Formats: sequence, C-alpha cells, structure tokens
Amino acid sequence: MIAAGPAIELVDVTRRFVTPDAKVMTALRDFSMTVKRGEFTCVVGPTGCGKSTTLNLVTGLARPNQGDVRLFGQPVTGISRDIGFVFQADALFPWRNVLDNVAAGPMFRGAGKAEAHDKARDWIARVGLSRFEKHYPHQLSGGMRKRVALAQTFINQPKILLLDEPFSALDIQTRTLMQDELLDLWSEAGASVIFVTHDLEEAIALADKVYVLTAGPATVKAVYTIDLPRPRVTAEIRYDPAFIDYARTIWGNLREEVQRSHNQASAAA
Ligand SMILES: Nc1ncnc2c1ncn2[C@@H]1O[C@H](COP(=O)(O)OP(=O)(O)OP(=O)(O)O)[C@@H](O)[C@H]1O
Repeated sequence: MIAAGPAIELVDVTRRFVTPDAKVMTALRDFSMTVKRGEFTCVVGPTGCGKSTTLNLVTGLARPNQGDVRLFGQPVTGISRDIGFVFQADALFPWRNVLDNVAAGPMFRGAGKAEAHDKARDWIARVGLSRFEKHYPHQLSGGMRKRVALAQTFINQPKILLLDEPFSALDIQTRTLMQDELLDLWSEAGASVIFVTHDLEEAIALADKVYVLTAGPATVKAVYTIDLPRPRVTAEIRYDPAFIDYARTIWGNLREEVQRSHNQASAAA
C-alpha cells in the first residue's frame, strides 16, 4: 500500500441493497468521511442507519454503487492486510487457548511457531493476561475475551482499525476499563480508527472526531471535533464540563435522528 493521502476517505458514496422482497433500498447516500492518519473517529447514529455498511466499504467486503473509497490515497480493491477488526461478537477460536489465539495472526502471515508465540506472549502481557495464556475462551470472562481480541488484533500492527460496537456486550465497569485499554494501545500503535457505537458518551470519551449520521439512508449530519486533552481516563473525563457540553450539543443533534428512525420504523410496521 502506497502511503499518501489521509488514512481513510469515503467520497460521495452511495450503497444500495436489494431487499428479500426484491425492492432496492439505499443504505448510504452521498456519504463522505475523512480519517487522517492516527486519528480516532467515532460514528454514532440511529439503529440500522448504515454504520456497519460504512465499515464494510472500508474493508472492501462491500463495494459502493457510486463514489470512491480510498485508503492512503489508493482505491480499495480487495481486503487489505493493513486493516484490523474488533466486533461486538467474539472472533476468538474456541478450540485454541489464549496463546494460540493471539499467535494466529503472525502464524497466518508466515511467522514460525516459536516467533509467533514470543510475540503473542508480549501482547498477552500488555493486556494483563499472562497468567491465562493456557486458558480457552470459554474459561474467560467477557472482559478477558475482549482483551484477547485486542491483543489478537494489535499484534498484527494494523494501520487501520475498525471497531463495531466492540464493548457493547460488557458491563459498564468492564467497558470503561476496556475503553482505557484501547486508548493506551492505540496511542502506542498510532493506527487510524473508525469506532462505531450507539453510546454517545463512549464516542466523546474516545474520539478526536464524532460523526453523527442521519436515520437511513445514512448521510453525514454533523462532524464534531472533540478537543479534550489526552491521555484520557474515560471514567473521569465524563465529569469534565467541556465533555458535558459536547454531550449536550451532540445529543441535541442525534436525538432528532433517533426520533426520525423510530417514526420510520413505526410507519413501516
Ligand atoms: N447485505 C444486505 N442486504 C440487504 N440489506 C442490507 C444488507 N446489509 C445491510 N442492509 C440494510 O442496510 C441498512 C443499514 O444496515 P447497517 O447494518 O449498516 O446499519 P447499522 O447502523 O450498523 O445498524 P445497527 O445500529 O442496528 O448495528 C439496514 O436497513 C439493513 O437492513
């Protein structure tokens, strides 16, 4: 991949789907987004508006019907090895222990077992799970499994990191810890991030920029630059008056779309 231009660009993208009853529905319309190198971008919007579709376009799993998707200035032509993902559901191999789960990426990329295990031990230590490297996923808590997922992703040193509601299944305390963990790993790795969430406070706590999407078909309603100091402790920054101002302003904008989406769903029912 040639390193020129912003990390991620979607320019006037439209993406349509054919529904099971053979109608054409537009998921994204005239959608533009730019993520600079090393920037942490969060995307919020009403349920079903098109957030995951945006990520699929960045991965190359979905193609735009119109418009361009570029990574580092180059059109997306297929699935890139420079992209790491973390989803809401665990993507761990249930039959592999923690060490082998985390070592899977380097081994897939051609590293020998000893080298991959050495690297994996280092990442497992970084996420505080050294005592658990022989455990299998079903023997871990939800938060521990997320830590394994983060180690499994960061070990591949992705230039671009896509996260789709990664922490939404966790309890609130674990969630806050994982947000801090993610910020630590990101600030060291310098990856460019798109993080999709339903939780506006999570978005503000993490992001450099928050994109608010409209009810479907999704387009960008507003972009907010979050000028809060880093490093951030997510549980504490929520009490910062500037944070509260951002939350109030952005929620005012998002609420209209949530209401519109609700009305659309009621009308369709
Ligand atoms: N492969 C597909 N075929 C048909 N329709 C699809 C397909 N993928 C997504 N859609 C539709 O596109 C719209 C946007 O879906 P998407 O999953 O991107 O929304 P989302 O904002 O991520 O949803 P949520 O907030 O519930 O996670 C939805 O109406 C969905 O039903």
